[in-house]
Amino acid sequence: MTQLIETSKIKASNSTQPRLQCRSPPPLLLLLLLQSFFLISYLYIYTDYYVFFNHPKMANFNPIIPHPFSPFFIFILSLIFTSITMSTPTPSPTCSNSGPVVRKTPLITFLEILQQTALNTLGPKNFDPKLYVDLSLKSDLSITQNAFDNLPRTPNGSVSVTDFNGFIQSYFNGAGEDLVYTEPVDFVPEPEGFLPEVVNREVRAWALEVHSLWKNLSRKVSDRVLDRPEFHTLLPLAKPVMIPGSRFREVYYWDSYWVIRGLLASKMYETAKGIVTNLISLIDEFGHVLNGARAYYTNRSQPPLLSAMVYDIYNRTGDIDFARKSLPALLKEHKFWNSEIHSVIIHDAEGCNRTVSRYYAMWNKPRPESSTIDIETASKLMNDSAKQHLYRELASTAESGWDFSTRWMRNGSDLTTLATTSIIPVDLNAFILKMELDIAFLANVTGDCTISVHFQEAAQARKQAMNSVFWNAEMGQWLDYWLSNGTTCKGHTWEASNQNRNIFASNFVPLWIELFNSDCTLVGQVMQSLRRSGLIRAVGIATSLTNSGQQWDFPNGWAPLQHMIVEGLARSRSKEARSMAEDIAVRWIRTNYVAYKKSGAMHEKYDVEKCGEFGGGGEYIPQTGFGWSNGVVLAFLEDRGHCCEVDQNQLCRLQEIRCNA
Ligand SMILES: OC[C@H]1O[C@H](O[C@H]2O[C@H](CO)[C@@H](O)[C@H](O)[C@H]2O)[C@H](O)[C@@H](O)[C@@H]1O
Repeated sequence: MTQLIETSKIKASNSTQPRLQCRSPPPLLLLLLLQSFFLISYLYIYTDYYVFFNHPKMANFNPIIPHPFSPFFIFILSLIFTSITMSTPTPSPTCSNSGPVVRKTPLITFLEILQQTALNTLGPKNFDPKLYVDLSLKSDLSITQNAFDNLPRTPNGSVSVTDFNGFIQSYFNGAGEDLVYTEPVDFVPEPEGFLPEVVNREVRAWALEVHSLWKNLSRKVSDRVLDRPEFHTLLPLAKPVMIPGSRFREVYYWDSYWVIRGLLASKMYETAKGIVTNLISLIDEFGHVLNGARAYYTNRSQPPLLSAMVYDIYNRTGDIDFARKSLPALLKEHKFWNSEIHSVIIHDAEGCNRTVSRYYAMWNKPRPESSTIDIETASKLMNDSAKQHLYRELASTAESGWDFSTRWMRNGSDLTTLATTSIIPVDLNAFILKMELDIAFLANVTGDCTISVHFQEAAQARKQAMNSVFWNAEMGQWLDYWLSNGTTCKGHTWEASNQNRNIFASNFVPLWIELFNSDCTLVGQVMQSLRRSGLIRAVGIATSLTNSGQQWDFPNGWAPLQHMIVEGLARSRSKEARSMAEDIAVRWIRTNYVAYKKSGAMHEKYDVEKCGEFGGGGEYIPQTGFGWSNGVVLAFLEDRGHCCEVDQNQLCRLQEIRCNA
């Protein structure tokens, strides 16, 4: 018997959606009425036809065969109708294909025009559209616009390179100039207790170099932004930030988790807490953590890992005040990810309604930082509504952090077939499950028992949802779930064929969550599946098996994906899983090291087929710096030293780091 279980009867109820775990049974009276109606219809029609049977013309009429007037057929129809009525899930509140769109500032609108003019004037070679939306004004927008309108133009409207460059020089400060270098308050060249397991001199020297990169990436928002916020797309933040590096001149949401993991290894607790304080201030102002701290990123978030940041910092520092202060923001963020646009109800195979979340940007225009690219992509589409739909898909994919990948495309070679808002992603739901567990834990340690119990229940419900919507026992993986074509405005009834059986690293991300990695049998299954998946390559885990030219596909490997899978395996009690974790971590460290020695830099992504090579593809050139890569190397080295197990010859495995593993 299905039941309505509402878990929202406690104090924190206004911070979360009520969770309907199982479908509500239709009122008994209504069912009885329906059945009686069909029974009476059946008897009436049957009796009526019985008269006809005696008629010579009706001699061949069979009441059983599916003739449209057959009484048996009508009775079967009545059963089908009744069962459909019973099984239709509560319509999902996420019923809008259009959805919200946040306001764009006049500065962004102008900078997008500037970006297009720059492309027309300077040409596509080495062109990075983001540069133009990162410029800041020297004087009022109206003055700047006026000067722009008065630039000499040829009959076809183009501006000369000299005039364009002169205009940029006169009216703008350079991209990134509104963030100033600042030495982190807690940086010391070799912190006490730094990576105690790393004893090999060569590896240790490199780890200290990676540690010193925090100084290169540390920034503080210039006072100029506070004085004239309308001159900048950069958003003011109170505390210093760590940027990913290169074109990513501002703080990014999910990158910050691995930056923080590295900072904890570097013993830079104040800097780590400051990053969280900044992200919380974004929740206070916008209701969610932005993709990045820019006015053009307000329309979306990124994979939600704020609770994981708070949890790890609290566990390392024991700062209960920090945990207590963070909690209200986490509750607000949980609400955002369970809001109308992000939340979807799936009616599963056991007759239960499962509430899950998806990515959904509040935007239906070109992404300002890639406006020229998005306009070009959308030019293949015929009408405005199709274009708006594509723009929302592009921005929603950016919200996923996996921009771009065949994971979100109906046709892997055509970006216009992006369908991110119709996909329920495994990793997003794993992150929200972690958020629920973290909130339950933090509420418990800060003494709010009611919230803690509520979120334990929420976590249990999400775990069940993950099992029934995503888990595929035959494959030993969690698979993204595609909402059927054209059903995004109705409830969704789960169908096995809607699980995406293509292999992505994200299919293994739930392993990172304790609720899963503590289950030895499950870990065994997932580990076998990972081993057979084809994802584990010479120097790390590939993002997918498809070489599409998109950056979140083969042969690229990304630091966050290595880290979550390695940490999940390493935390399990299975010796085999731990040794697999060790093996992958060593491969990853090796390629990071060799690439660093070759190029003098840490990279945003790596080619997992070739040791010492960075990755490519996508819409911008490969970037260096790089926040999350540094963080993951330091976290790997901190966790168990990885590379420093001494072998028979008393030599560290990475003493001579080569690529011939
Ligand atoms: O400018 C294009 C896109 O750039 C960002 O995405 C990529 O870099 C981020 C920073 O390292 C990273 O968080 C993300 O996973 C990468 O795909 C940005 O986040 C996108 O919104 C933006 O459109």
